[in-house]
Amino acid sequence: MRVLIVTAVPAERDAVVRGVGATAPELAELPVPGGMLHRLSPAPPAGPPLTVDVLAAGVGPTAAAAGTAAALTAAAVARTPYDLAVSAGIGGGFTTARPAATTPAATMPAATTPAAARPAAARLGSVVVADAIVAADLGAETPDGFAAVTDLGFGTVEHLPPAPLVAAVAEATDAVRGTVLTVSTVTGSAERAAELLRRHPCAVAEAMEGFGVAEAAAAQSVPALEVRTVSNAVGPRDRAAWRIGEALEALTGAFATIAPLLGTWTFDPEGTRQ
Ligand SMILES: O=C(O)c1cccc(C(=O)CC[C@H]2O[C@@H](n3cnc4c(=O)[nH]cnc43)[C@H](O)[C@@H]2O)c1
Repeated sequence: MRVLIVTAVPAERDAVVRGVGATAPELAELPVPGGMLHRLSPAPPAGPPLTVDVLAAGVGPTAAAAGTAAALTAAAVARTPYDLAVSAGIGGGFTTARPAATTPAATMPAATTPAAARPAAARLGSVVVADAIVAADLGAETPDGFAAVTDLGFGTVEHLPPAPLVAAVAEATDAVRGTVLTVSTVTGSAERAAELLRRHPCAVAEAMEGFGVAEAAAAQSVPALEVRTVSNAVGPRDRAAWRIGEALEALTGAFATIAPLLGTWTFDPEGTRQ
């Protein structure tokens, strides 16, 4: 089992390496075109050997896609392809409990909307696992509002991680599960946050790299996952309220849990455990 974990910045990479390294020391730093992989080989509880490579590829979807594509291609050419690509890092959380009116069950009276249909709030320090990785601003402004590229007849705006793996990782890390949006501009107002939730009622977090990692992975038929820990609330800009240190610590804790889990996983195209 070979896993590529892509972060934006070195601080996130180091937090992931510390977490994975809870069960294995770092083995090596290996150059790939345009970057440097940090390789670990945690002992899996059972099953085949596990190799985890962690790459800080830069901020934003384009840097993430370029770095992911380079690492995946280098591995494929060396005949040691990856089984899974993971976008990991800190992110903004939709931190307030969701009113029933913004959920998919909005047609139901609020009093009868099942709690299970409402996305849980992704509070500061919490772990988020994406069940959908969505490019939230890939499209066009039209007189009728934003149109996704898919509405214009081309491209892709969503990648779905393997559901059984999402469920297992979310359960193990006690994570909030939902759509994680990829944006090129960090949300800085309540109006923009509300607009994103109107368009993506199941959104639990936003970040800037997940869709880039997933798009590069999909191009090579590699499944993708996104794991975020919440450093700030999506909404009005408030730098004093950021909790980057806590989010990085939570990232380390999440990957200390996730690494042994990945060691027990063998992938088929549906991502089911075999
Ligand atoms: O200057 C600001 O107002 C601001 C607010 C939040 C984050 C930033 C960043 O430049 C960090 C970008 C970096 O971290 C991830 N991240 C963290 N929080 C968010 C967010 O609320 N929305 C989008 N991305 C976020 C992101 O994946 C980048 O790697 C600046």
